Amino acid sequence: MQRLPSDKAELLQLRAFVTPDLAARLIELIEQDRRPSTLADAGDDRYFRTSETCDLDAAEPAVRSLEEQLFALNGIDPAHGEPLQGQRYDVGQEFKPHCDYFNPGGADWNRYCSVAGQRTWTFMIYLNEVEAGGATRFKALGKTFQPEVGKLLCWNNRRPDQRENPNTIHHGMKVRRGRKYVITKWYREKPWGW
Ligand SMILES: O=C(O)CCC(=O)C(=O)O
Ligand SMILES: [Fe+2]
Repeated sequence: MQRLPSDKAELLQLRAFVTPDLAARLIELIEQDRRPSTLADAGDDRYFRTSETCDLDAAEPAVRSLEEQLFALNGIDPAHGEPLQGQRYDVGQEFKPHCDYFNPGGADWNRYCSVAGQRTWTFMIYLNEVEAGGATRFKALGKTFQPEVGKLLCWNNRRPDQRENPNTIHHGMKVRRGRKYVITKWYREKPWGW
């Protein structure tokens, strides 16, 4: 894996983590089951995350394969993982700058973190190439990642002292042409309980 040379955040990428065949199958599953995205702590901004979301069925063979690959790579206890989520962005859709961790003391803190605790690592996989736009920008890190079939991006949402790391704030930028599909896996401090 390639690690971003920065002491501001722990972030790594791995190209071709997922084969084009598996990526294509995962796109099919997202297409079958998408719904408008909802968001914790979103306030009134309906445009904050304008993509469509899909909770992937853990029993699907493609979803199982991906889970196995993730575990082989990161060794994180699968019990700490949230269910895999698929995301589809059409032209003009985006996910505005945000952090993946929950704001301690925020309105949704109790609801989302009382059992499983805070989010720790994010693993995100791009499933396709986007004709224009759709990159993921980490402003504080001065880095923008382009979608590429099967490319994995992962980062630790915490600092070495275990507190939340605001340098991980990122922006799923607007798709300008084409469509964008990604899969996200979030891990928690404690077992997720499902
Ligand atoms: O689509 C992207 O580039 C970012 C997605 C994201 O940040 C998320 O799902 O939390
Ligand atoms: Fe995110």
